[in-house]
Amino acid sequence: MSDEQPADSLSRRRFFGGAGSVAVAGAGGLIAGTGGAAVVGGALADEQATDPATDVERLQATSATLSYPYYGAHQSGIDTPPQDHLVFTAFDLSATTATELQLVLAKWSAAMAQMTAGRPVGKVEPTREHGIPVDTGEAFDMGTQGLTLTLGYGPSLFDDRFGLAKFKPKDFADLPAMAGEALDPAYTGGDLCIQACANDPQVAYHAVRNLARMARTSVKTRWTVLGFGRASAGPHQKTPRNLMGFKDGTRNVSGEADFAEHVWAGDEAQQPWMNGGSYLVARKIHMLIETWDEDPIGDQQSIFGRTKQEGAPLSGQSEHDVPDFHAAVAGKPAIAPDSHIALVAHENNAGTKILRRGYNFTDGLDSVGRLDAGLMFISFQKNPEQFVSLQRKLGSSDRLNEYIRHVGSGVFAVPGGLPESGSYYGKEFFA
Ligand SMILES: C=CC1=C(C)c2cc3[nH]c(cc4nc(cc5[nH]c(cc1n2)c(C)c5CCC(=O)O)C(CCC(=O)O)=C4C)c(C)c3C=C
Ligand SMILES: [Fe+2]
Repeated sequence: MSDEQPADSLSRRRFFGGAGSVAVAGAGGLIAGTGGAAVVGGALADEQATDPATDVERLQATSATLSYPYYGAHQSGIDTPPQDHLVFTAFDLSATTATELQLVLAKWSAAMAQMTAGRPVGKVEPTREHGIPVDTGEAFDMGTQGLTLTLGYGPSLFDDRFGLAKFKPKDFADLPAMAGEALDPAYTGGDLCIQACANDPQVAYHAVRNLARMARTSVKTRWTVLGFGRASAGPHQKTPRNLMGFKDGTRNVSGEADFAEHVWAGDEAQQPWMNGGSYLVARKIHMLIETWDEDPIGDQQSIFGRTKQEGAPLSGQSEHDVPDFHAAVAGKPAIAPDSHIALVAHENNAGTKILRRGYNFTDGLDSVGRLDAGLMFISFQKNPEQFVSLQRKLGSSDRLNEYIRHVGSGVFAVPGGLPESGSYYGKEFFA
């Protein structure tokens, strides 16, 4: 990491004219993911290391230099193989003019380019003794760690404050109230959101902290969730487990054709800036873990429609067996029709699919000493209606509802990626 090209020291003209340039850190092996090529330093898999100390050093180096392209047709952090950690933050704008908003988006675009390339957003150690560090410094020397930063706009951004109503995507609105919710306004909504994902939590936290700090006169943090142990799998990734102990992400959207059909927005948004974008739905879902932990295994498995250890559908043997929703055992459906997977499988929903990219979270203990933890559910889809139609079914019929509460919610329009250095998010709003 070097501290050249500080984002904050870019002139106002430079902010509006260019979002800084990215030099992708590291060189070496190339990992092919759905989300384009990731560059890593060192070719760990190719070389045989015998000394454990050397292995640790090599692993650290690999992680430190893993990076994903910042410029491209789509923002990274959507089809990027899920990293290990999440910091999700929704912001409210305290800005009162369109120019202030423009400055925030231009500054953020430049800073996001810097940080995803492993650089600080300004001087960590100013030369003048009374100089205030521009970058807070906690990610200095930590490298890229696969950091992706994904920006979204809430429906409220397009109200009458900034004159952006004509840029609102068709039918973009807050999610409707749905059965089984207990939403807390403290974890709901937001004018903007940033999804920061990285293989090191400090790198993700640093990114959001510095974005918030550089815009502190114009944005206020509304809510934030720290996620760990990704609860979804990308291609070639081992399926992780959620805090209920079940493999999560086994049957997820994958492959370019699926992304094109279900995830990437196109002309239907009737806004050119949404081409190649998507809609992010965030649901902070609290789990009643102590109650779940006392539920017998047979019931747990029947609730999800899958086995706990292997993650196999109850109609099959192995995790990746295709569920057979018509299979019967002793005259009864092998997968209960009100099980979680039966309710939301694309076979039973006119082909509807969503990309799940959630994380486990914990906030410690609640006010009466119970575990305060659950799933920070995040999904991407080309139309929020895909999520709504599935959640309506879950909200009314899912047997899992006895053990979960949706406490937070937000929907955000995620613009397509920036084409090149010189562009910034929202540029088309202010032409
Ligand atoms: C509205 C969308 C969904 C919400 C909300 C949701 C919450 C939720 N899910 C789990 C755990 C599992 N979900 C699984 C599969 C699955 N879930 C959804 C959608 C929502 N889940 C879909 C579309 C699917 C895929 C169904 C299929 O095609 O088979 C699974 C099984 C493994 C897997 O395929 O990922 C688990 C386990 C929890 C704990 C939860 C809320 C806390
Ligand atoms: Fe699910």
